[in-house]
Amino acid sequence: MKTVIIGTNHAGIAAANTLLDNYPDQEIVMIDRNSNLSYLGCGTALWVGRQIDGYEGLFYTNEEQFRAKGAEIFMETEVDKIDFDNKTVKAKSKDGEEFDVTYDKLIIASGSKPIIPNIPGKDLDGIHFLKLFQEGQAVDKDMSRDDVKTVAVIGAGYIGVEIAEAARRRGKNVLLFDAEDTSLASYYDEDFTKLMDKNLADNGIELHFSEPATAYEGDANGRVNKVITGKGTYDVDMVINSIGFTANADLGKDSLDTFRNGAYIVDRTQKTSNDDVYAVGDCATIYSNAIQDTTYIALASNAVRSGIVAGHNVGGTKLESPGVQGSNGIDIFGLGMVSTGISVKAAGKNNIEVLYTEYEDLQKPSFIKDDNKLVKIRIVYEKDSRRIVGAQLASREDISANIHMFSLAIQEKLTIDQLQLLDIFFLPHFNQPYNYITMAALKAK
Ligand SMILES: Cc1cc2nc3c(=O)[nH]c(=O)nc-3n(C[C@H](O)[C@H](O)[C@H](O)COP(=O)(O)OP(=O)(O)OC[C@H]3O[C@@H](n4cnc5c(N)ncnc54)[C@H](O)[C@@H]3O)c2cc1C
Ligand SMILES: NC(=O)c1ccc[n+]([C@@H]2O[C@H](COP(=O)([O-])OP(=O)(O)OC[C@H]3O[C@@H](n4cnc5c(N)ncnc54)[C@H](O)[C@@H]3O)[C@@H](O)[C@H]2O)c1
Repeated sequence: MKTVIIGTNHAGIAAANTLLDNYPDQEIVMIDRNSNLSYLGCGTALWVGRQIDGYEGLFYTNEEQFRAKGAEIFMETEVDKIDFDNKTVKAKSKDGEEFDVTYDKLIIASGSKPIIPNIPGKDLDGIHFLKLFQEGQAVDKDMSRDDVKTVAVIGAGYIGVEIAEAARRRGKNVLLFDAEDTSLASYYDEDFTKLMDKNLADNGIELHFSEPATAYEGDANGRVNKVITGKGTYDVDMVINSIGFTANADLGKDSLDTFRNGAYIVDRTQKTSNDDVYAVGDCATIYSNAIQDTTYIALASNAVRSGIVAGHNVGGTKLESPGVQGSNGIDIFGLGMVSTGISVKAAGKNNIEVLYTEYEDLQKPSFIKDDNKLVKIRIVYEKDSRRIVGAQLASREDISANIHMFSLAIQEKLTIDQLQLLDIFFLPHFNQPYNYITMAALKAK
């Protein structure tokens, strides 16, 4: 059996390793247009903000490791067409050599691409995106220029907030713009986003919310020097666009069923509408247990899991994904926030009628004087069924591991009432006897 994998980043790597490690008879061909693989974009802001020594540790594998396992791997090679009828991939190397590769099964792991704001001035120098390692390098280089004093970040989602922090840590004036009236609007409700907005402002970031950029202007050398919005014109020396990702799924758009954003629609085994073609990671849809429907969530964690699922199914072991909750987290200037499932706001957008319960308390009993910070929790549940559909936590303590339990609760359709008397251990070094999870659940109407 010969399997071709297009795209060798997180999803493609997970699929390849699953096949190579478990199904020795498989012939694996991996193709990627990039010169590197396994880059953890999540580390870009840490590196650019000088919170880690450099970028070297942000790669967790390389092409030699796949060759050693027996795969054939072509880097800097672009697939420009797939002939689904003849089960053939048409590729072109960076030297212009064109060649065909046939397959029995195909796994498309072509990922996502940043959404480009289609506004005047978008092609000026000094305007960046942050997806590839090379784009991180370009941002880092530009930020090292002495004449770059003011950085505009367009989009205050996860990438925008993280790179705004990094730019501030590099001593820049930072202007953060978003079309919504808060940061992180798609992940948290207002009570939580307000905490992050204050945190950003307290650390010197100038917030411009409900203020999308409408144009960029440049100097005589064609380098951006102004951001224009409906509310004003701002002098800037550099722009970073981070207004979201969309699926990179052009290769199969005329042959495979696609979602409203173009992602390949897949079933729980990652199979597309073609029996011999699987799609994984950011180029594919995913099943959300919170909304109980197919959706699109671009995360490395989902990419890895979907790659494992596809690998086993292609290898011959039937394995269905349990679906996801879109669990995510962020840590900015010491404020940590984690969420899973849907917020009250997102429930409204999905026409799901919900209630919520919340609680705020110190992590540990008040007699613990050191490292004892406030924790804020909100649990969102469906009004009629009382099924838990989301949770959000914020603290300056590391409370991140709590979110995994809520992820499992959503996956397993537990109700808010089942949480009330859940056995949660107590030790003052860690937590309180009247735990904030228990207290929030007991307060639920
Ligand atoms: C700055 C940043 C920070 C992030 N932080 C986090 C985080 O903290 N946590 C988290 O879970 N997620 C995070 N993400 C999201 C995460 O990186 C993506 O969800 C993940 O990369 C998706 O993996 P993927 O393999 O599906 O796709 P991609 O990483 O997009 O990889 C797709 C691969 O396909 C190749 N390819 C595409 N088209 C072709 C073609 N025609 N021919 C050959 N090769 C092709 C590309 O070169 C690429 O290597 C972050 C992303 C960024 C950019
Ligand atoms: N910590 C993490 O888990 C992490 C970190 C980085 C990226 N990621 C993932 O990578 C993907 C891409 O991240 P992202 O930050 O680009 O997307 P995002 O969806 O997190 O945020 C995009 C932001 O841009 C705003 N926006 C949209 N159009 C706009 C416009 N025209 N003008 C101004 N603002 C506009 C949105 O309101 C939103 O706040 C996401 O799926 C994200 O979850 C995750």
